Amino acid sequence: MKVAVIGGTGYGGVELIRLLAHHPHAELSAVLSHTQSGKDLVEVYPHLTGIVEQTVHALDVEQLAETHDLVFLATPSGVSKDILPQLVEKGIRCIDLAGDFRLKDPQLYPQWYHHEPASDAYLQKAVYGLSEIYREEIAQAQFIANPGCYPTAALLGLIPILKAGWIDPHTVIIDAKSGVSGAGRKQSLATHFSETNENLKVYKLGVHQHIPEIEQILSNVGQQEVKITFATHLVPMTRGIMCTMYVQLNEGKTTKEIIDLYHSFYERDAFVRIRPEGVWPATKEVYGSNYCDIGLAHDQRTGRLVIVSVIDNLVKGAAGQAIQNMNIMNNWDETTGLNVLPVYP
Ligand SMILES: NC(=O)C1=CN([C@@H]2O[C@H](COP(=O)(O)OP(=O)(O)OC[C@H]3O[C@@H](n4cnc5c(N)ncnc54)[C@H](OP(=O)(O)O)[C@@H]3O)[C@@H](O)[C@H]2O)C=CC1
Ligand SMILES: CC(=O)N[C@@H](CCC(=O)OP(=O)(O)O)C(=O)O
Repeated sequence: MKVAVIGGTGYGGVELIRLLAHHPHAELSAVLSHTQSGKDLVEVYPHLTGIVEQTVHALDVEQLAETHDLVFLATPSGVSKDILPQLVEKGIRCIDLAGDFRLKDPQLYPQWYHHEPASDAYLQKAVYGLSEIYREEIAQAQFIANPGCYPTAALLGLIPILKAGWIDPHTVIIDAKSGVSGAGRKQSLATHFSETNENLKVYKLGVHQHIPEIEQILSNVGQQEVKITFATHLVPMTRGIMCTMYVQLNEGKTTKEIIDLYHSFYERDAFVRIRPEGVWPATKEVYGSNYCDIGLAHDQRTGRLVIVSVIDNLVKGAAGQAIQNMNIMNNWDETTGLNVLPVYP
């Protein structure tokens, strides 16, 4: 199957290119960008020398649609909302790594993303690509809104206990931390070396664009309106997200019962690993891989459950989950091309 990556010169795009190189059924046949057309991809990314030989092209929707079966869009927020519908109308399946189609309510876009929404018909038609939770819908989808990096870690950690009805859904606090690659390759003051090195910063507190995304899915799963407290931090490391989450338990479950619940919830899911009691996951334990690792403990003194969920933001939080969704859409084994061990140390 021929696939293309729009935004292939960015971090999400180059991670797609890395994973596609291991994929037996998908062939990368075009890489597109905004400002770098005409260059060889190896000029932009010399580590691909002798492995991926591609010239970077500018977007030509007609040509792309004629020669490709599926297109990944790894473009900044607000770009895919205009491009994806043109491709879908030509019968091309698409997977969008940006947030342009994740929210169902168009009115949320000006407030949280500071741009106009995609057309309402497309917002309603989009399938949210949280692979483990929406597998059946993904299998039938024409296009996928791939989840945000923080929402992937937070939702996989929260959904089993919320669905079981064991927590008070009005008490969710998500303390989230990300490596700097989460902000993409483009230069910015916030991600400048001397601003991030030996520093720990809170950012977008109360205004982060992933708040409505997480609330939309939790409300849907919990069948009542859920509001969260969400605090994002930038950590001086390249890859990785950790969400440490606190929720009030409404039943006296032990840590063992909660861990058993998570094991049975994710028993068919190759990419979600639950730590035993007393063991907590670390970002390095999923580095470069598509795993989401989760640790749990009931703090008996306060009645609160602590959930720790880690992912690699560029893999399970972006390109890896996008490939997982491509596999589901094509009825291929979900792990195809994703059987890479975490890089450790
Ligand atoms: N980084 C991460 O961990 C995650 C990112 N995402 C989302 O994925 C998307 C890509 O992020 P990321 O890779 O980090 O971003 P980068 O800034 O690293 O890359 C953006 C890419 O988009 C291209 N681009 C920019 N504008 C246009 C345009 N108008 N038309 C076509 N291509 C364009 C850029 O091309 P050029 O090089 O020419 O400028 C570049 O290839 C974003 O929406 C982001 O929110 C989602 C989950 C995690
Ligand atoms: C560290 C860092 O800056 N991370 C980004 C992640 C953005 C992202 O990938 O989200 P969307 O796809 O929803 O735009 C942020 O917090 O905004």
